[in-house]
Amino acid sequence: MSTAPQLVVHRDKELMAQAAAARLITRIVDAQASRGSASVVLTGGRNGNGLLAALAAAPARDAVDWSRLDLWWGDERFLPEGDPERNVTQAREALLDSVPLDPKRVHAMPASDGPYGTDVDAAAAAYAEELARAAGPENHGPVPTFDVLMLGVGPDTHVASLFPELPAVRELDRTVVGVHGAPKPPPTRVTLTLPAIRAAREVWLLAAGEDKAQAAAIALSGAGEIQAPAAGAYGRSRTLWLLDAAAASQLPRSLYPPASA
Ligand SMILES: O=C(O)[C@H](O)[C@@H](O)[C@H](O)[C@H](O)COP(=O)(O)O
Repeated sequence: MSTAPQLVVHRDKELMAQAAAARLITRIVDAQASRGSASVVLTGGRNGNGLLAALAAAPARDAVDWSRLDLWWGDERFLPEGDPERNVTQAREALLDSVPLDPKRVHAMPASDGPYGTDVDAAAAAYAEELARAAGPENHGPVPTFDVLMLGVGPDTHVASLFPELPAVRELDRTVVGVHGAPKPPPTRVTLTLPAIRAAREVWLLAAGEDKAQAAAIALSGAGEIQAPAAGAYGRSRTLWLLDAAAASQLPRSLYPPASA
């Protein structure tokens, strides 16, 4: 069942990153207090990395027990290990290298020079198996119930590597697929599918800048998920759009500012 999106609009992207980092710390600490550990799905892009950098700079980061945190990725550019364009490389630089994570709990997506070589479909299947192994009986299917899953939003409304009209966004059975011919380079990628995204308790969509205004307006105005993948990204208990004022500038007035304002 889809949860109606809630919108939080910040003055600018720096404030958005800081507020989202504070929100993420709270969610992780709360999940660790109630369930013993937390699981978070990271996203690439400027906003995802900006949030990680803000988290690295936040004094409250020490409230997190980093050894009891599972990190997963929503998508990955299928490139060699250590490539600066890989989402995991950028996340390591922004935050992961500076906190005491348990390496066994850092679930990077396979690289193109890893055990599956250049077979992106085999790499995707292996990541699906890794997710299935991590899912327990209390979960709702072959993926863990992630506490927070974050997604950047592209100007074309793509999320993860689910691009409008491409086969990956139509996938309803598998939880992870290989992407061939993505319109944004590199063309070969690994991505969670919409059913895997929708297993998360909370899905947060991050959008900042004028070039995201149209995408946000389309996705939040009832568009279909095949044409506007961001419209199909929602969480089991919460769907949160975190925007800056520029990205919110084309939203219908019924959504923002709120009708009661
Ligand atoms: O895999 C990629 O090519 C990007 O990471 C991409 O999916 C990104 O997440 C969005 O386009 C949002 O980007 P920004 O956060 O940079 O606006």
